[in-house]
Amino acid sequence: MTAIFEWTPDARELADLELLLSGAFHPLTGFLGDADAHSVLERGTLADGTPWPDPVLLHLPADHPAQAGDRITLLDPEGAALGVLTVTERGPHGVAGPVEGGSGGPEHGPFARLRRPPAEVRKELAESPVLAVTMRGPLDATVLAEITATAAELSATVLLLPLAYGEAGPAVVRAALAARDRLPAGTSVVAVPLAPREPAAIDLELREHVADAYGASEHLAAPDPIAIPGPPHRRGLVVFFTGLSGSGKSTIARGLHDVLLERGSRTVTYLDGDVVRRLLSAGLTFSKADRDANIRRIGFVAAEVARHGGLAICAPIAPYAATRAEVREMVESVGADFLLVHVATPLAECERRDRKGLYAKARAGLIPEFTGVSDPYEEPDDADLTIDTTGMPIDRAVSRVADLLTSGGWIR
Ligand SMILES: Nc1ncnc2c1ncn2[C@@H]1O[C@H](COP(=O)(O)OS(=O)(=O)O)[C@@H](OP(=O)(O)O)[C@H]1O
Ligand SMILES: Nc1ncnc2c1ncn2[C@@H]1O[C@H](COP(=O)(O)OP(=O)(O)O)[C@@H](O)[C@H]1O
Repeated sequence: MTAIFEWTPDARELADLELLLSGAFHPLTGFLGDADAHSVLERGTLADGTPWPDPVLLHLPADHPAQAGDRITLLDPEGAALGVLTVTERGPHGVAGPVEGGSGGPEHGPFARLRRPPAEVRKELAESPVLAVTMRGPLDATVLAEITATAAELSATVLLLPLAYGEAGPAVVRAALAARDRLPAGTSVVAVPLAPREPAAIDLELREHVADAYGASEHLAAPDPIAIPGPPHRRGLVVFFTGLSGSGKSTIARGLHDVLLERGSRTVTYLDGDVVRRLLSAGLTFSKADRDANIRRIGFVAAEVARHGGLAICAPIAPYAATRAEVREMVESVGADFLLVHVATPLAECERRDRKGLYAKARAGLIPEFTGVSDPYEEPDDADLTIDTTGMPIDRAVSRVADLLTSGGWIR
C-alpha cells in the first residue's frame, strides 16, 4: 500500500526542488536515482546519455521508512507544502523520483515575484534573441559594457538571472535590479535559486543549462565577486563555552561579558544557562534528546544574534560533539564566526568544588544521568581554546578568552 509522508529538505535541496518544479532544470523532472547519479559523476550525462553536469539528490535518513511507491510531501521550514515526490527508488542515504507541485510559483521569500518559471519568461521574450547573464554579485562597469556590446551585436534582449541562494541571495537580486537601470531598455530580471556547485566548471555548465531553460540564445556567466568578509570586529561572533558542571563555564562567561561591557565596542548577549533552562528550554530534561534540543535552541538564538553582527556568549555543558558541530554550522552559515572554548577542568576538581552539592547527590544516585558521573561528556577535538581552571585565578581564565578575542581582531 502507498504510504504518504511529510519531509522538510534542507535549504539547498529546497532550492533544487524549486528549479525542478519550475522547469529550470529541464529535462530533469525529479531527484536522481543511483544509476543517473553515478553516470553524471562519471560521464557528465544521465544514464540515457542526456548531458547533465551535477547529481541533484534528496537526502533521507537511513531509518526513514519511505519505500518505492510511497509519496512524500515536501515542506518548507515553515511547514508549507511545496511539492510531492513519488518515490521510485530508495537508497541508504536518499530517495529518488519525480516531483510535482502546485501550478503557481513560489508565494513567499524575498523577491518571490521575480522568481518566474522559464516557460512564462520564454513566452514573454520570444520576439528576439535573448542574452542571458547569470550572476552571483554586482556587475562592474567592464561587465556592463560587455553585456551592452554583446546585446547590440546580437540584437538581443538582456535577461539578468541573479542566482539568489542563501544569505547573500537578496543582495544579488538587488545588484541585478541596480544593473538593469544601467543596461539597454527592455532588460528583465528573473531570480533563480541556484546553489553554487563545486568545482567551478560544473557550476558553469549547470548555469548554461538553466540559461538554456530560460530561452537563452547566448549565455554570459558574470565573474563571481571576490568575497571580502567584513573585518572581524564587525562580524557576528558566538563564544560557546563547553565543559562539565562546575568546570567554570558560567564564571568565565560572566567575566567575559563584563570585560566586553566595559570596553563597550560590541553589543553583547549573554545566554545564561539558568535563564535558558528556565525560559527557552522550560520543561526539558537531561535525556540525550532534551539536551540536544536545549543546545539547538541556544544555537538558534545565538546565530540570530550573530546574524545581525552581535556577539553572543553561551555556557551550557553541551556534552555531545555532533550537536556542538551543528551549532558551529548554524552560526557559520549566517556568515558569523564561532569560537569553541573548552573549559577542561577535570572531573575530580569539579567534584571537589561541588558548588551546588550536585555531584554528591549524583554519586548517591539521587540525580540520574548526571554528566561525568552517570552520563557521557564527549571531549572536543575542535576547541579554539582549552582552559583547565585547576589552581587558576578567575581573572586569568577570563583574560585568556579576552586575549583570544583581541588577537583574532574580534574586539579592539
Ligand atoms: N543530570 C544532569 N546532568 C548535568 N547537569 C545537571 C543535571 N541535572 C541538573 N543539572 C544542572 O543543570 C546544569 C546543566 O544544564 P545545561 O543546560 O548546561 O546542560 S546541557 O548542555 O543541556 O547538557 C548544570 O549546571 P552547571 O553547573 O551550571 O553546568 C547542573 O547544575
Ligand atoms: N579559574 C577559574 N575559572 C572559573 N571558575 C573558577 C576558577 N577557579 C575557581 N573557580 C570556581 O569554580 C566554580 C565554577 O562554577 P561555575 O562557573 O558555575 O561552573 P559551570 O558553569 O561550568 O557549572 C565557581 O565556584 C568558581 O568560583
